[in-house]
Amino acid sequence: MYIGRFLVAGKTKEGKPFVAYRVSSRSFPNREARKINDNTVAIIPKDLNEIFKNPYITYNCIKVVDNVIVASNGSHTDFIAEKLHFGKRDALAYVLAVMDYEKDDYKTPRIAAILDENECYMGYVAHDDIRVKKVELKEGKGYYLGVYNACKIDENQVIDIEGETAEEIAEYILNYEEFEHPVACAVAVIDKDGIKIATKSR
Ligand SMILES: NC(=O)c1ncn([C@@H]2O[C@H](COP(=O)(O)O)[C@@H](O)[C@H]2O)c1NC=O
Repeated sequence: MYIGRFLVAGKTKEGKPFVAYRVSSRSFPNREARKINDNTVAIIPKDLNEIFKNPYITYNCIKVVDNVIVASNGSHTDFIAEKLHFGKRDALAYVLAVMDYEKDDYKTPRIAAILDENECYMGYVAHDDIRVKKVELKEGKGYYLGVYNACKIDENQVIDIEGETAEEIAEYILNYEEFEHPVACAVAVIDKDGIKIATKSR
């Protein structure tokens, strides 16, 4: 099944909250997830000329602000991170409503998640729908939210989670076979001594 880009918000079996973002792509597979600094991961084409072909393929996908993680499939990551003082629900609702779905041939939805050690919200804006929801994370499980055929937040979109470190989770999600065309994955996990980030690319 092809679900395009997707987020997974969950907990490891030992109870560490995490969010993962995976780029799956038919059209722009030559990209990588690159750690820019301790707080930011970007999705970048390997050939920088590709940046000019499509406005939606280059962006920060993870941003950490103090003890809060923001993850998304586009440039809205930065705007949500700037609006965290609104609260998680309203930062998602405001930015998703203002930025709207992507104006490409597929009307690609914008998806996003905000996570800290206490709570997690997920949200999306599609051409025919908009939603923000608090999700209760469970040990060893992750909610996935994808742009195509999986743009929902509910108990039917839950996968088992393997791995305890950011590296292990990134490896697991990147190689998650059911979801086709893997390209790159970025993970932020809340460990006892802080937030850890890892990236894996094909
Ligand atoms: N975020 C991304 O990395 C990203 N990659 C591709 N898109 C958009 O989705 C369209 C379809 O891409 P694909 O065929 O790779 O699923 C692209 O033309 C582009 O407008 C993206 N936009 C949203 O997911």
